[in-house]
Amino acid sequence: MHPTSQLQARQVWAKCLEIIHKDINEQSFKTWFEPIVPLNVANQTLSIQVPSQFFYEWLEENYIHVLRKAIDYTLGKNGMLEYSIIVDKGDKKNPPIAYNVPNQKPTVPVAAQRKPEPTLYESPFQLKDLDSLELDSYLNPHYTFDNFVEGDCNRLGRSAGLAVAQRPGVTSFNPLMIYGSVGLGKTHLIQAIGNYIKNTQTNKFVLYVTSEKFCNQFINAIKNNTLQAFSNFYMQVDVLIIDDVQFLAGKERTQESFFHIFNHLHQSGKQIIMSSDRAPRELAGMQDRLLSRFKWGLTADVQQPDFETRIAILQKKLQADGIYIEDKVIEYLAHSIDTNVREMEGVIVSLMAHASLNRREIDMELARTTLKNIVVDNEKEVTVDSILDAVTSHFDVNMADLKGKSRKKETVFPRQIAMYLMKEFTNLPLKSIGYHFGGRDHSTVIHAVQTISIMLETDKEVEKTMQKLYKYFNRVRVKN
Ligand SMILES: Nc1ncnc2c1ncn2[C@@H]1O[C@H](COP(=O)(O)OP(=O)(O)OP(=O)(O)O)[C@@H](O)[C@H]1O
Repeated sequence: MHPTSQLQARQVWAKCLEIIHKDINEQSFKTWFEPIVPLNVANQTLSIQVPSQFFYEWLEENYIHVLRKAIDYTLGKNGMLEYSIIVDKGDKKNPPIAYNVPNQKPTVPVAAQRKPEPTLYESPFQLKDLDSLELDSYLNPHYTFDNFVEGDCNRLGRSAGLAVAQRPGVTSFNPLMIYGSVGLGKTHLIQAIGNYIKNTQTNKFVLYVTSEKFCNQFINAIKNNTLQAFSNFYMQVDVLIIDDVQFLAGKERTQESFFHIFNHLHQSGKQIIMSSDRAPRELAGMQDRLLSRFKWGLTADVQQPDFETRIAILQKKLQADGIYIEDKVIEYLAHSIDTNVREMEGVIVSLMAHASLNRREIDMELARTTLKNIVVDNEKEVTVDSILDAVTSHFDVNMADLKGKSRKKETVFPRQIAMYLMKEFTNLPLKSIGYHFGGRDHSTVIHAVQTISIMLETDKEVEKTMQKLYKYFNRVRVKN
C-alpha cells in the first residue's frame, strides 16, 4: 500500500469522523466509528477496515446516510467507500468490496467471499495422501494464546501449554492433559498449542483429532482392513493433540490401538496433548496402563472463571467483535453468567442479534431483556416470607426479634434490610410492609429504605451483604 494514500486515507477519514460525530450520539460514535481503521484512498474511493461482518451490516443498515453525507463532503458525489472485513477475529481479511454508498450494494455477498472452512481430512491413514493434504487443517486458527484470557482458573494449564508449544516433546509435560468441565476452554487451549507449533516450527507435523473421530477412523480401518496403515499414519505425527479422551472409555480395542501409538510417540520424543472432561482418576472404563501413562506428564485442570476473569473474557470478545459496551453492562453480564465461557459467548451473540434486529445499542435495558430468558428460569419468586427467611438466616436473628420492638443494633439493621428488600422485590404498599414488622407505619419503612439506600452508596460492606442476599433469590444485584 502506498504510504501517501494511507496518510490521505487517515486525513479523509478524520474529516468524515468530524462530520459523522455531529450527527450521532456519543455512544453510537464510540461503538460504531472509533473501531474503523482507514486503509487507503485512491480514485475517489476510501477503503476502511471494519472488525466483523456483523459490524459491516450494522453500518449499512443504520449509518449509511451519515456515511454518505461524510463521503459526499470529503470525496464528492462520486466518492465511494470500500469495506474490508476482518474474518472471524483473525488477521485474514476478506478481499475488499467496493460499492458506491448507498445505492449500489456489493455485487458479491460478503459471506461468499470468506475463505471456505477447511474440509476435514476423512481418511488420514491413506499414506499416499500425506503430501497433498493440509493435515493439520482441523486446527482452528482463531484459537491462539493471544486471545485466551488467563486467570486463576486456567493459569497452570496455560503456562504449561505455552511451555509445550515452545518446546514440544522436550519438556517433562509429556503428555500434557488438560481437563475440566464443558465450555471452559480446553479445546481452545490445546488448539492454541497446535497453532503455535504449526506457526513457529513449520517442519513439524501437528495433528489435532477428537477422540470420537479417532474411534471412527479406527472402526473404518478395521472394516477396510487398513489397521496397519492407520497406526503407521499416527506414528508419524510430531505433535498429536487428542480432544475429549473420555470418549475412548469402554472402547477396549480403540484404547489398545491408542496405547501403542501413544507409546511409540512418547518413546520417540514426540509430543502428546490431550483434553478430557474429567480428571484421569475419574476416567472409568479406561485401561489402567493407559491411565498411568496419562499421568506421566502434567495434568492441569481448567475451572470456572472468577468474576474478574469473566470481565476480562467479555472485554476481549467484545473487542474482537469491535463492539463497545459500557462497563456497567459488562459487569452485569459477568455477574449473570457464571457457568461457562461458551455460554458467555452465546449471550454476546444474542445481544448483537437483538441489537441488530431492534436497531439499537447494547445498553443495560437490552442486556436485561436478552438475559431474561436465561436468568428467569433460575429466579425464585421473592415473597415476604422468603425475604424474612433469607434475612433471619443471613444475620442469624430470630423471627420474633426481627418483627418485634427491639431497638438493638443487631436487630434494627437486618430489619431495615428486610424492609428494603420488600420494597425492591414486592409490590406491597409501604403500609403493608410495615404491617409485617409489628404494624409499623409507612414513615418507618421509608426511613429504613432511605437509610439502606445511603449505606449502599457509601459502605462497601453493606453492598456486599446486599449482593449475597440477592443470591438467596438467584438474583443479580446491579449497582446503578
Ligand atoms: N480463557 C478463555 N479466554 C478466551 N476465550 C475462552 C476462554 N475459555 C474459553 N473460551 C472460549 O469459550 C468457548 C468454549 O471453549 P472450548 O470449546 O475450548 O471449551 P471446552 O472446554 O473444550 O468445552 P467442551 O468440553 O464442551 O468441548 C470457545 O469459543 C473459547 O474460545
